[in-house]
Amino acid sequence: MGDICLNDVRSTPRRRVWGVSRIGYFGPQGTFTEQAVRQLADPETNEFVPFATTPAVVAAVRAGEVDRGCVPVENSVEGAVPATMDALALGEPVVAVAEHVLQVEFSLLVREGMTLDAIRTVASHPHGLAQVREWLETNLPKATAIATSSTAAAAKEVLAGQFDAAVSAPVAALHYPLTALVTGLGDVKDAKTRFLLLAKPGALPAPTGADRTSLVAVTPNEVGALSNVLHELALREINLTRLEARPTREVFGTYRFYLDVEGHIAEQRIGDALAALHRRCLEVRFLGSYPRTDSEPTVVRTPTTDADFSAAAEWLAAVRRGELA
Ligand SMILES: O=C(O)C(=O)C[C@]1(C(=O)O)C=C[C@@H](O)C=C1
Repeated sequence: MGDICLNDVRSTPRRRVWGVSRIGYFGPQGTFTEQAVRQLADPETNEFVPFATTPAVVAAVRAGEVDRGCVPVENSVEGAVPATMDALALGEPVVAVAEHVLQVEFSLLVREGMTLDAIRTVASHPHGLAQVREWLETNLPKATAIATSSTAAAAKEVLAGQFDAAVSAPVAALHYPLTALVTGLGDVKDAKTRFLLLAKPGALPAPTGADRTSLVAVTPNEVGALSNVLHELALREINLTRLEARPTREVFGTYRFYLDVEGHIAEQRIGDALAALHRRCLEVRFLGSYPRTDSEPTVVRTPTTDADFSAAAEWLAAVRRGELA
């Protein structure tokens, strides 16, 4: 296991003090989400509370049972985490106040004495299994893959004797006395998972100049509806960083679109675009404006800087007052 500890990730730690005490996370102990939350918030001043599913984390935030909740939202190999997406779009609103991107690499955890040849069942979260599919086919062709609620739940169940091996986060071996038979697993090198820290709607995080805004939009079922949404962003020079669709669960063939864009709702161009989407869409849900993990400053080009918007608003007001021809 080397010197892996709970806070050991390869990205630069950007841990912040939130001044809150209880933070829920997708558990149990030993998940990647626990690693992420320990990067986001100080374990000395916060209590971390595990929940068995991501909707349970979101529900605890809504109920005020925890002050914040940390959930996985997307993986660079397997894509969106559907349970998180649905929990964010439906029910009482919650908003993201921070994000964290974690490098993802798996260990194959077994009980002492287990050998590769003897493994018949291998368990993990579906996203975990998907990220080692090729390795399993080549190295454990006789093993049946079993989906568990999380990578750490798989380790727990291996310890209980239910399955032979777990595809887990390396840190799971610190919580459950298991042996890492293979480390550094992952069909795709440099895989990453992005996590969100959620809160009840309230004061927004201040703009940093390197922010992301997330939202959900339901477009009318008509020609060009999605193209109009994208056009509202493009004409304000807003960079789209993610676009996902999930069924509305109402009429077959209708979708909710999840959009992530660079920028903060406090910026004129972002506020203006969101107001335009509100006019064009059947439903728009704001999911938060928060600092980006990569801290890459957003380049805002003319004519969409806040100064451009102010100058245009002043000009318009003057024309309306009859002061300019
Ligand atoms: O099961 C865990 O350890 C999680 O934190 C969930 C999760 C995911 O949902 O993608 C997080 C990172 C890995 O990609 C695999 C599983």
